[in-house]
Amino acid sequence: MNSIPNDLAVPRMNVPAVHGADDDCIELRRLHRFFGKTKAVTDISFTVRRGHVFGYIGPNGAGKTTSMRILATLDLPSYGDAFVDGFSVVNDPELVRRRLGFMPDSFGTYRDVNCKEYLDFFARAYGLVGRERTKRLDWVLNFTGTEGMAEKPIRGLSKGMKQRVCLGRALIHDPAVMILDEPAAGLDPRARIQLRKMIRELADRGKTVLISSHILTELAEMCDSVGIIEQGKLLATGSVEQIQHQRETHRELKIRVLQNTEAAGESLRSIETVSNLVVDGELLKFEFAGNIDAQAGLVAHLVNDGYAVAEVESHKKSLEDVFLQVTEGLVQ
Ligand SMILES: Nc1ncnc2c1ncn2[C@@H]1O[C@H](COP(=O)(O)OP(=O)(O)OP(=O)(O)O)[C@@H](O)[C@H]1O
Repeated sequence: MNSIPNDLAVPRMNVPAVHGADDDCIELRRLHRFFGKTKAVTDISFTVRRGHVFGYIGPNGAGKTTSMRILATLDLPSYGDAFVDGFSVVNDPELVRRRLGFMPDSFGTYRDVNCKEYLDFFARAYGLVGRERTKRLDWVLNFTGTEGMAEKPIRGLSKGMKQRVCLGRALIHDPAVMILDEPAAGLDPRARIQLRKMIRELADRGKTVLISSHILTELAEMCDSVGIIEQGKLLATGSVEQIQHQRETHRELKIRVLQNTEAAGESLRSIETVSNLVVDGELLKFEFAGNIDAQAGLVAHLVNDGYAVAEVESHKKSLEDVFLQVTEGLVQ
């Protein structure tokens, strides 16, 4: 499992902590992973608090799977370290594995195995025995809503059901931390909602969840915080609101001025935060690089100069626009 990459370029040990609080359950500390000349992950650091859901968001090839595989002890960093419940993936991979459930982005093929046999296999692999194993299996089948499928062969299940069984496999040893690599990919809207509910419930039960996706809006509702990654670099972290607020400095404004609209436009053109202004009948349309207080100041400026401001329409950026603004769509 934990094969050491043969292209480790720089030492990994004893990386000084850059964050760290007692209730941080996942920490990436200056994580790097290079594949030859490809810098899949470059100097990524963040922490996830116990019981929180962290959304790891980025376009294809951003480095999400690479970092998640390192957390799951399936790969090693070229430099830096990652910690699960305080244990290093480099120095204590066995202890990390006991505390972590990993749901990969592909299920694999299992011929002639039914759901219960599949989950039972992993329960045994984690050393669960006797009544403890039976109880855990029943709990997982119940939680993931797969009891009705228990005796059915996995290969005949729908994508949604396979994802549930895969989540069950990651949960079978009752780990503190769940790493879910694009679990919603290929699911229909109903299955996505059900998956979202399950993940939220896991966090409410105290599990810490790191979940990846290409799409910010898909995760926004269920995540306590998110990290946006592109070309191996972490571009932004924080709550969705914080990231949205930080990036919301550009808004599109439309102001209706009843008379002397051209002159009002001229007066706005001299303001540094106003750009691309056009006059369209009574409407002034422009981009404004300022927050809501600055917007109020702009309107007051027009009114003080004697212009009859009748309407103000402001278009904030949608989450999707914010995401597109943060990432440039660079794929490596
Ligand atoms: N084993 C490997 N050998 C060589 N290059 C690799 C390997 N694994 C990943 N890469 C490269 O590292 C970069 C990051 O890939 P990664 O799979 O981590 O991205 P991702 O964000 O998970 O993308 P996706 O959303 O498409 O799954 C890509 O350029 C990829 O081609």
